[in-house]
Amino acid sequence: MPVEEFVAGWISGALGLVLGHPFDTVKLLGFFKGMSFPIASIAMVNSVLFGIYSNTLLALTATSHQERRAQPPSYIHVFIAGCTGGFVQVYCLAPFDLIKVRLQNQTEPRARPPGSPPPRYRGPVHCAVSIFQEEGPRGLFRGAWALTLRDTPTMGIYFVTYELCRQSTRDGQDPSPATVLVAGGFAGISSWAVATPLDVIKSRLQMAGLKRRAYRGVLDCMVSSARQEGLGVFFRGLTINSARAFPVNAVTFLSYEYLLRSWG
Ligand SMILES: C[N+](C)(C)CCCC[C@H](N)C(=O)O
Repeated sequence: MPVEEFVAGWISGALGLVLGHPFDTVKLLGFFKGMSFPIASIAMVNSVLFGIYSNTLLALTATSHQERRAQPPSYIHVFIAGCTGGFVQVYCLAPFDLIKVRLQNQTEPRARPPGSPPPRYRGPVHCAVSIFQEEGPRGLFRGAWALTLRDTPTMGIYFVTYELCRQSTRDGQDPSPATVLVAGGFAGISSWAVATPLDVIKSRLQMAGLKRRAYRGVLDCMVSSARQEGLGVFFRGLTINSARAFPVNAVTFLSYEYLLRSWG
């Protein structure tokens, strides 16, 4: 199994994340505060995504990434490979995403009034250990089913949008940096736009372990959220997700393409 796509996915995920982090932490004090945990985790998740995507395409079309420049794969193959990558990366992403959501939801006031209780989780490792102890090993995968539903089809959309936008480049030629940036940016926006409703549900299920609010599952969470807050609840965060998605995925695809190209 070719491994360079895994390595390129690793590095490009980390680079994309550096750009996206300020959007992820708008609520916190320092923009780049607490970046080592997301870098290590998202880089690994992105490595799994791009590695599985590329190797699935290799299995489906019998072309390596170098050969695909001259013989672009069909959109249906790209979609299947994207969904496969999306499905597999969920099992790596789920615990990291849970920790991220739990930490981000403990919004800290700028100056904690004296005598107020300390935050529940002291950091990512303490958060993981506490979830393990309080909610059991399966607790670390809370929300994983919603994450699977969110990511499997939308990672297909992600790679199809990228390939569609790259089509302006003639077969056999390398796309220009501007084309890759725009294609990557639109891939991020289109996939996040479709993913947002399930992203809202996923985060609610991940937080449910802490609050007294219990849902019976994805459907129950959807129905009760819509009943209480209206259909608008499914579009919460759409603007920030899209604003973040463009630069993050533009840089992710640009660095991914250039790393693979420089390795031959
Ligand atoms: C599938 N879904 C839309 C959820 C994500 C697609 C883009 C993934 C990228 N690492 C990012 O953080 O933007």
